[in-house]
Amino acid sequence: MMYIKLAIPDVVLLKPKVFGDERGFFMETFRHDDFVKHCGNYQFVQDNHSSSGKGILRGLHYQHKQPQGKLVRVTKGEVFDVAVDMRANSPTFGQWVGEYLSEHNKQMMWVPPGFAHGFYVTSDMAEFQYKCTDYYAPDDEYSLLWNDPVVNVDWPLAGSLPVLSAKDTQARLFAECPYA
Ligand SMILES: Cc1cn([C@H]2C[C@H](O)[C@@H](COP(=O)(O)OP(=O)(O)O[C@H]3O[C@@H](C)C(=O)[C@@H](O)[C@H]3O)O2)c(=O)[nH]c1=O
Repeated sequence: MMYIKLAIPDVVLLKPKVFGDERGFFMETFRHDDFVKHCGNYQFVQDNHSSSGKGILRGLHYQHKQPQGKLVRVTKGEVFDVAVDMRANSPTFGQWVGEYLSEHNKQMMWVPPGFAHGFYVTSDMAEFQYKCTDYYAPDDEYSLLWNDPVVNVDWPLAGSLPVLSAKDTQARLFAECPYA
């Protein structure tokens, strides 16, 4: 596994070593010892899996008092995955990074606690799986508006507007969000 720090260096792109043979492929998707060395001493307590159609955008979500770090990957299809730094004392506060994650590149992204996270589905559908460092706490959850003009994420939209959940259409502007 290669661990590559992104422009916001606390966000890490993980490139697994893939062993292909006549049966298919094998790869390690998580090793605690390497993860701790490259990303920090976190423990994961919850695993999630979602499926979404083309043009769906989920996010940008974060928990404020019980922040979740997320190790995310795609097992079918492709998404553009985004992390926004919500840590007020960070030199990269309000900045974002994004990477394509797909069943083909098999990349994963480490989104630390204190970041808002979301993704946009660029393939016909996408299966998205992730590990979390804290439990889901709906009363503590916030949604940062996907197209907030200050954060200004450059989503690779395919012409039309993305499809959002009812919750995400009611998301907050960055200026109105509680910060970590
Ligand atoms: C996230 C989550 C949702 N749920 C339930 C609540 C709701 O009825 C249903 C769908 O929830 P949501 O609409 O919040 O699902 P979704 O929009 O996929 O939310 C997720 O988005 C991505 C971008 C993230 O980063 C995640 O942390 C999470 O916020 O699933 C749980 O039971 N546990 C969970 O951990």
